[in-house]
Amino acid sequence: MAFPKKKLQGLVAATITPMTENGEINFPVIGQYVDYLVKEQGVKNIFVNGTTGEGLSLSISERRQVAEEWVRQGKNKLDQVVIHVGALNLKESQELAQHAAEIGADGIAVIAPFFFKSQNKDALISFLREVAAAAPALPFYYYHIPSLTGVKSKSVRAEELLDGIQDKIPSFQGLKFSDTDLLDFGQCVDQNHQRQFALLFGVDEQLLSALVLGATGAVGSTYNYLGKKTNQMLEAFEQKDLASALSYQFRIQRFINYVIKLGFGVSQTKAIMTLVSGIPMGPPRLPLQKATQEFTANAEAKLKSLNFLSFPGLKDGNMEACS
Ligand SMILES: CC(=O)N[C@H](C=O)[C@@H](O)[C@H](O)[C@H](O)CO
Ligand SMILES: CC(=O)C(=O)O
Repeated sequence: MAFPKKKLQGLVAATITPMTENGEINFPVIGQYVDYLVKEQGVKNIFVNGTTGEGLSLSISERRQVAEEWVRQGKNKLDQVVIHVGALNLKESQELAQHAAEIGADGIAVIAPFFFKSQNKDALISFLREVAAAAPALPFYYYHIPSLTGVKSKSVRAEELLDGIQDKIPSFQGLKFSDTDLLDFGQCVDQNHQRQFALLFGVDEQLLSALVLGATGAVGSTYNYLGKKTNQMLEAFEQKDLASALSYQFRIQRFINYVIKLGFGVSQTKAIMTLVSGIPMGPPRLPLQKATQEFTANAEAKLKSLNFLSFPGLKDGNMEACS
């Protein structure tokens, strides 16, 4: 099957779903959010309704509306909008896949179902194939995140799943790999001879290692607010300036390592993004709980000490305008 679309590459922000204090989706800020990603972070691809977007905590109707709004607001501004349509049941996943096609999304991604879990790759591929078939013209990405789905990376290795996958899923276009098993990831790259697939890495604090192995891009939560810094790392890497790339990666690691120790997840991502972008992301939805004020204060201090908090409208290195 021919896919005229250009390959998904570079940074992809896993979007947050902004919410009001009452826990409803805050649709009106999505337009601003798109502008922020493009102008302030240099990020032009998004991954909607995934982990960071609390996709699995939204109703099907909300997921449809959120997808529609990102596609609408991203028109002529974003390069690609990928919608995560994974669900615990095939029917809902297919409905969301078909909907993504109808609204003109650029791709769909699916996680492994995680209540009844697939015991081997063939069961998983059969599920993925049925979802993909509901939107056969849309590029399809498998979203590998064993730490959250509980589908053990030992029973379903991405590298094995990839082998001959296009025979089974003709619209298969790549992988979002959110795991620290770099042997598995490396072997995905190794067999991608024709470079036909987008192999997107999803552990932001280890991105440089994945680039060395041949990642073609990255999807992550931190690209919402560290997109610009991470793009600098990508540029240094492309220019084969490994020393600078490493220094960017270490600075990013210092921040992520710090917040991981404090307890880091989607709630904390919402708090950090609110702080850095000035756009209110609101609280997460239950069962997640809002980040504490103490967390936010500590994260802010760390961002400042690493010089990661620039004020909107002020360019890096133009801080004298503040005084
Ligand atoms: C588990 C999870 O949410 N992973 C995200 C993407 O897959 C990452 O972007 C992490 O948030 C990031 O690497 C920080 O650990
Ligand atoms: C990080 C990511 O890709 C997600 O939130 O789904």
